Amino acid sequence: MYDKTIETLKKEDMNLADEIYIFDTTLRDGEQTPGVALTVDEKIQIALKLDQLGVDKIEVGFPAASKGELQASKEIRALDLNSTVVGLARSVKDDIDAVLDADLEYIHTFIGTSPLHRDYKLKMSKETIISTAVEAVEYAKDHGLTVEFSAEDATRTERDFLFDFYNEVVSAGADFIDVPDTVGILTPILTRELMTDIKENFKIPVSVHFHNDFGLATANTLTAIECGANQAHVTVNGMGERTGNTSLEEIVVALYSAYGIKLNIDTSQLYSLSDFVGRLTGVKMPVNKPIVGDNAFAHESGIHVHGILNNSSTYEPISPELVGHSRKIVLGKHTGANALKSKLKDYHIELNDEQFEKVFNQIKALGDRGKCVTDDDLKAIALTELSSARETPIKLKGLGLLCGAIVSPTATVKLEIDGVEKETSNTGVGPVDAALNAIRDLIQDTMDIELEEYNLEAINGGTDALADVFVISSDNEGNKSTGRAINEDIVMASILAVLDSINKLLLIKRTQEI
Ligand SMILES: CC(=O)SCCNC(=O)CCNC(=O)[C@H](O)C(C)(C)COP(=O)(O)OP(=O)(O)OC[C@H]1O[C@@H](n2cnc3c(N)ncnc32)[C@H](O)[C@@H]1OP(=O)(O)O
Repeated sequence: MYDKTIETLKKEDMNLADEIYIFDTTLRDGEQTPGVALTVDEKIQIALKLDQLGVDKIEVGFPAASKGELQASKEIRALDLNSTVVGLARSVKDDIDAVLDADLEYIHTFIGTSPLHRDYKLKMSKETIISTAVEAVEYAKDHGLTVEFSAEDATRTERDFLFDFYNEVVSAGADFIDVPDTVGILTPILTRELMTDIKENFKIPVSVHFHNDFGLATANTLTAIECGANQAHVTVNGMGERTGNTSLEEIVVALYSAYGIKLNIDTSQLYSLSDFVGRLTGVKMPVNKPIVGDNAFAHESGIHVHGILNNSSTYEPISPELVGHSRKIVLGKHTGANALKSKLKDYHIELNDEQFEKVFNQIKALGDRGKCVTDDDLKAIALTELSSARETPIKLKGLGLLCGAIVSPTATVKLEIDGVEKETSNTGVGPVDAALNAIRDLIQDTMDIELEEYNLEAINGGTDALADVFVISSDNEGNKSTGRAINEDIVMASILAVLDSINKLLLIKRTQEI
């Protein structure tokens, strides 16, 4: 074990708060993801799941924004959740009244403090900014609300003014001050400096609300927590304006596994919550999204899979079960024999050494062509290999095709039937049809077959995909049999699948005759 873990460093180097609160704003800032709009019912469903997960606070919306926002806030509040229900408001009386109308007890109110926000957006002097904020806090407090105050764009605000501002809202009664990094410009070292300064100067709980414009929201939030932040604003899947907010799942898991901090969160629900929110909002996570992405616990490289099969910790920092996810072994160009063996074992497919080699080589060859192999592909390839090993009365010995715009598609097929070679040609609407007609001619003395179903699927997509053909054939005595073959050539796959089914029918027929 690496001996300088955060656990051993934290006492001397960190200023961790006794308790760290998770303030989830998926339903407010998360919903501000461009293109996302949730119905009242969807908000309720997500709030219930967040409550089950165990977050401390759920910011359910902006009650003044619309009737639906007010209704959702009201209905979620009426659920009497364990999590505290929070509503957002500008420093405006009507907005605060909307939070009160929703019966909420906790308000998150804000005003821009940076020169950019003061001069270009609000067009207010520093004094007006402070007096507007103070009035809002006093009004909210007079109405019994717990108040969390955000200095919007705090990280681009002059430090002196920021501290004057926080001092005034704290004196007016704010219960929490929030530090938003509104356009995500912080880095860990800047966060450390800012947070240390804030914690030295303010004794009330401090919250951080960080954006992910440079991909640093999680790192910055963790740094703020190391420096004493009492609360982290987060969203499921890191949803939010532009590139999003600090991700709930990343913070919770990092605090647990790297810092040994166990919050009141049931981590085993993280993956299903992420999936649920992804489906309701239509915002799908990239496969490499930490913790909840499809590849978070997926392995392809032979060396990694070999390690994982012996001890999953070799290549996984946490177990997928911790977050309700699952491990996936993916086959492809980088696959090793151990991975393939383990997959085949999972599917109870036993191959001899020669068959194994052939399947292994096919997977590598597919990988070299830029493809990866799904579990279904593997099963099809392995089962085809198995069935091709059976003793077959009819064998394909040759195939010639003539196709084009001005000729009838013609196929010449050579078969060995019970040891005797026969060859014929026939035409059809296309090369597959022509080849199947030729086969029918060649076997007519042996048996009469009908092709009942023909199904062609491309494995892996692309013009160089493997063709996977599945057929059902019947004979004139009512016997039916399936056939399947995989080949790079559609005609070959079709012929081999049909011959597979014919061979099975022939074996059935001969067994019945004994
Ligand atoms: C940090 C954040 O993410 S803030 C939250 C952002 N979320 C949203 O904006 C979603 C919900 N918003 C809305 O539905 C609407 O913007 C509303 C209902 C809030 C306001 O709508 P409108 O009255 O039409 O104003 P509009 O959105 O065009 O402009 C915002 C107004 O609020 C003012 N304002 C912005 N922030 C604040 C604030 N914190 N305190 C007081 N006033 C503010 C602006 O100066 C502007 O005022 P103006 O119209 O007098 O110039």
